[in-house]
Amino acid sequence: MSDDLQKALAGVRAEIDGIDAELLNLLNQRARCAQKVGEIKAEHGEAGHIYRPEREAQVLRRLQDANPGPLPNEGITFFFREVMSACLSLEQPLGVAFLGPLGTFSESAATKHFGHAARLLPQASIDDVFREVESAHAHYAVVPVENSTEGAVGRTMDLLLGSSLKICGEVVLRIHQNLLSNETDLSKITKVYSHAQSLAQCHEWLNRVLPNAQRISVGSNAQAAQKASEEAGVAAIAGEAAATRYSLPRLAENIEDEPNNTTRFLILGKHDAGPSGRDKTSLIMSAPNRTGALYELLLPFSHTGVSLSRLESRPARHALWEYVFYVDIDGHRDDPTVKAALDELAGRAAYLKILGSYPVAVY
Ligand SMILES: O=C(O)C(=O)C[C@]1(C(=O)O)C=C[C@@H](O)C=C1
Repeated sequence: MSDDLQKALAGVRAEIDGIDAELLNLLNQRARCAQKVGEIKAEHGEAGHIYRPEREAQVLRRLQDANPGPLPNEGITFFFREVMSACLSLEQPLGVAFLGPLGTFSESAATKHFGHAARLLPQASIDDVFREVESAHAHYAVVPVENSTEGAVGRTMDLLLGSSLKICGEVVLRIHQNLLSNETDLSKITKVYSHAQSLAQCHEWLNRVLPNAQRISVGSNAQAAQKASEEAGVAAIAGEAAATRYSLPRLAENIEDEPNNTTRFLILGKHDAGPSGRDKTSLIMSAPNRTGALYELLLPFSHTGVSLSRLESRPARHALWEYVFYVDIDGHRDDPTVKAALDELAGRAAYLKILGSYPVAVY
């Protein structure tokens, strides 16, 4: 390094050192405030209810609105999520169950939402993820609920119907699929392993690039990556987390057919969330089995001006050709208009279950 360069860098680096020292002080000051918040919650009998998704969403939105740059909002959000994750873990270390093994998109969603201080508890099935929280072995669950290409995740929807858990948050994850293999030449690939949904998301790419490779569906993308790391002539379709976990090179990147491929995950716990200012409410309803019944179930929303952001039907398992409807509406169940819509709906629906109100995902 030339003397000039060294001198020029030394000045700015000294400035950075000073700022880091200030940041360190401020971060620890913030952590002490979070500890105090924890003590106050405990004094008020809320020791088991430390995580507050509505407050976290408000903090992140406020910082995004105030961000003067040059750091992008995405980076600010990532950083402050980690700060809150570390502060929260001083109040109460959180256990978060998700569909394992490590290396799945569910792991990425869990880390994106709860940060790196949370204890990750990978489970063998979505049923087990629900059970871990219901039996209090984990504080929260992260479960996939819909993909922009493949639609609803049926098992999650069915389990929501019978579970006592509440939805307290959502995470939206852009899904980038990669072809991972130790092979360096596409012509050597004879088998492609992945989860059925991921194979479907890359269907056209596989037809075009690897038309003769056998497609084999396995329990998870991470399991597929493990196979690709052990066998010759094998590739896996999986995300970043699996590539890192199994040290697999990417033979092709971003191979999903739909460039906006996105999965929405729900956060489940024993409570839903308080109002954050920008919220959603999810519910399940069923109509009496007669003409015009669904239309009548939708009337309370138009009467009150409450918007529906999602309407999905699933077979009601107890009766042939009867359906339950999964609905997401804008607003919190404590908002007066939402409350009025839900009160009217309760009088019309054959069955109504409020799954919870929670902050709209902060990106
Ligand atoms: O404000 C609170 O209730 C806190 O516990 C503090 C804090 C934070 O670090 O800002 C940490 C965890 C909660 O989920 C929300 C916010």
